[in-house]
Amino acid sequence: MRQQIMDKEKIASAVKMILEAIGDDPDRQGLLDTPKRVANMYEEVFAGLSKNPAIHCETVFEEQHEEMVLVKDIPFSSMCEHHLVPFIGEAHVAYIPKNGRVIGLSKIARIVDDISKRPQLQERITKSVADLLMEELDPVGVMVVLEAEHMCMSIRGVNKQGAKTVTSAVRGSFHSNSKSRNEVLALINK
Ligand SMILES: Nc1nc2c(ncn2[C@@H]2O[C@H](COP(=O)(O)OP(=O)(O)OP(=O)(O)O)[C@@H](O)[C@H]2O)c(=O)[nH]1
Ligand SMILES: [Zn+2]
Repeated sequence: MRQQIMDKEKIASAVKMILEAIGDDPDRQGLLDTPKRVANMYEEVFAGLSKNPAIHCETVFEEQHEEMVLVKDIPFSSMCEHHLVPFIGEAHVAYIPKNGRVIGLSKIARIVDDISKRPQLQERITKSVADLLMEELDPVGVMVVLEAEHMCMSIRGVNKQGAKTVTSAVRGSFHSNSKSRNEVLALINK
C-alpha cells in the first residue's frame, strides 16, 4: 500500500503561486493564511491517499445471515480528478454475506470515505467499493449505487446546477439475478 506523507508546505506555496497567477495579491490581509488553510483542507479531503480501506474488513462477525444487508443514504464527498472541485452525494451499498462473513455496518461507510477522499471519478469509487467487498468478504453478491452532484458541472463549464449522476457496480448474484437488483433499487428509493 502507498504510504505517503502530504507535503503541506509545497501545497501552500503552490496555492500562493495560484493566487498570484489569478492576479490577486497573496500578501493582502484576507489571503495571508489562505495557502496554509488550503493545505490543511487538502490534507483532509485527500486523506484517503494514505489509507488502506481493506483494514475495515479485518473484523468479521461470524453471523449466519445469508440475506441482503443494505446500508443506504451514506453521505460522501470527493474531489473530481479533472478539476479538483468537489462532487457530493450519497452512496448505497448492499451485499449478501456468505459463510457468516459479516462486517460492522460503520465499516461500510468508512470504506466509502477512504476511497472517496482522493482525486477521483465517481465510476472508480463505485467500482472500487464493490471490488473491495468482493475480494475481502467473498460474499454472494455486492451492489453499489452512488448518486452525486459534480461542482465542475454546477458552478462552471456546462453550468447545470442540480444535475445528478448515478453510477452502479453490480457483482455476483446481483449481476445474475435481476429480482435482487430490483429489490435493492426499491429499498434505496423507499
Ligand atoms: N466520467 C466522469 N466524468 C467526470 C467526473 N467528474 C468530472 N467529469 C467530467 O470530466 C470531463 C472533463 O472534460 P474535459 O473536456 O477534459 O474538460 P473541460 O474542458 O473542463 O470540460 P467541461 O466540464 O465540459 O467544460 C467533463 O465532462 C466533466 O463533467 C466523473 O466522476 N466521471
Ligand atoms: Zn470535474
